[in-house]
Amino acid sequence: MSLNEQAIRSASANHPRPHNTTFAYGTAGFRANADTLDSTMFRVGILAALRSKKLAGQTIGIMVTASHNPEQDNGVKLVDPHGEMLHSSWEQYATLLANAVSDDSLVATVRQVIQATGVDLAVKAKVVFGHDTRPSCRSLVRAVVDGLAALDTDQVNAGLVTTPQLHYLVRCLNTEGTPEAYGEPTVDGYYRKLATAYSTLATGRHLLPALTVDCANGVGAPKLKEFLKVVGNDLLPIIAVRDSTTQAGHLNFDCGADYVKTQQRAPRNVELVPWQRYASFDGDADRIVFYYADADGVFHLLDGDKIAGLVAGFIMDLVKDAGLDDSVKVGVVQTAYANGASTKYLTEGVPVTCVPTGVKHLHHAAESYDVGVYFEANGHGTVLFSPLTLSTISAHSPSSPSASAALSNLRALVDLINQTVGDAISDMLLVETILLHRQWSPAQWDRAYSDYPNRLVKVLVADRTQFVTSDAERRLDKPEGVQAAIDDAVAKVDGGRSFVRPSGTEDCVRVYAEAATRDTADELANTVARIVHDKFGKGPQPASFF
Ligand SMILES: CC(=O)N[C@H]1[C@@H](OP(=O)(O)O)O[C@H](CO)[C@@H](O)[C@@H]1O
Ligand SMILES: [Mg+2]
Repeated sequence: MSLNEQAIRSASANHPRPHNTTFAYGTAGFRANADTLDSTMFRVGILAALRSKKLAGQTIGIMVTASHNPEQDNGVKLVDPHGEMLHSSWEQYATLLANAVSDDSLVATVRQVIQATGVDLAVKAKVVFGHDTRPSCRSLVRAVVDGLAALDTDQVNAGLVTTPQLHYLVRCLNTEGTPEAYGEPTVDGYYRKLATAYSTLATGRHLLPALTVDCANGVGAPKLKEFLKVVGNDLLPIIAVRDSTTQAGHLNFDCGADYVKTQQRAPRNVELVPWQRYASFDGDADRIVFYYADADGVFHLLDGDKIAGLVAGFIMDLVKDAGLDDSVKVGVVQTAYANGASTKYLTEGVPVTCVPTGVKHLHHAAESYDVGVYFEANGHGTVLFSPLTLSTISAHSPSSPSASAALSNLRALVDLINQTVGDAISDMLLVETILLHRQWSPAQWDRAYSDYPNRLVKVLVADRTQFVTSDAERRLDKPEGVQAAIDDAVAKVDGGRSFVRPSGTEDCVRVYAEAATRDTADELANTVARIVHDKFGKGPQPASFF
């Protein structure tokens, strides 16, 4: 079969590329103001079709979302057949296609990608696509569909879904009818899988007070409600707030996981009742953080690091109680942004790996453990069970009634956890299950360790590509001399740690600092930010960086 150049050219004419904009497929795919993205979406449709053809017609996923970004932004992420992020070797092709200047050069670039990757055009492509609640999704999804149609692709329209639901669908569609079948490839199938697993784990336990969930006024709101109908309120008392998806400008505004984590405070106008549990999703429901207030009204965050500790400890206990601790080892994967206190706490009990920022790095590293727990501090993460571990768990015969109970809980956990990607709904159920089993309040969970005071700041620089890191982004190799200056600043501070890296999603450099006290952590962050700004900054130096 040959390439229908005319189909591409004429469809492309309806999706002209804006001038003076360069697109880059980064850590989180393409992300920009929605008004600039029509041509990019069209071209992503083409790329997904090519990727599917390259992978013998397996289904590829496209998710239209800009996650925690403001409502006027949008974006798109591609999902590979196993439900994981697009392989990084193809990101360059996404960028090339998005930047082709004319309809003709787009056709030429398509040809170039086909040649470079050895795509067989005779293979029929199949793609499933979905979107979040942003008003711009409607027309952007139409552009995606035009791109898919230009390559005569089989299409599955998943409609309004959370990002992790789309990842789940991709994996289900590609494993249907095989021994690795991941589940029924529908959103209802997703709800039933999670609800059945949660019921197994929660039935017969003494219920905890209701959990209040801030849905960021995003897709998590309708999807959580759909799930609650399936699981029933008896086992899972939840109060949903910030759950409006119809009011313009409300998405992620003063609420959501990113707001709560970066501002270290509750969503605006949510009064925290002391000692009660709260959680916040982000705009596409792939992240979650928990929090509570103490008797003095002081806010306490239970972020991705705290979730990782809670989950790793629980799974290790289950594995031991089931009599599997000789064959199944648990490991944890973090990034440099993990609080030093969490790393210290975890290292006492499990192997801990540190990898560069971005879920794909964590996911990949977690695959090398029997059970790999990975979380970014911002609340994005999940647990992966290796294929061998899954067979061990399913074949094991327990030696006592208590081992048998632990084993059936472990088996239910495997189904409860969305192993394709971090998932706010699935992670919420995981945390709720553990708190239910432990009968812990959020304060008891929080007791494992106390976070070191820390500060994350942005520095605007003229050229962030000058910043080159090593050692899982904990050291700066370039620009020369900067690391030595950071080392000097850190050495002067009790319990100090600081690192600098270029953001993969924003045009800035991030400075992270932690230290023994709030004041010294803030001071260290400012000192290191100044070191960067002095030589490489853009614009006047701010008096303080936060
Ligand atoms: C410090 C921080 O939170 N960085 C975030 C942010 O990446 P940056 O490369 O730092 O811009 O966005 C990523 C995608 O959502 C997320 O994976 C990551 O954790
Ligand atoms: Mg997100």
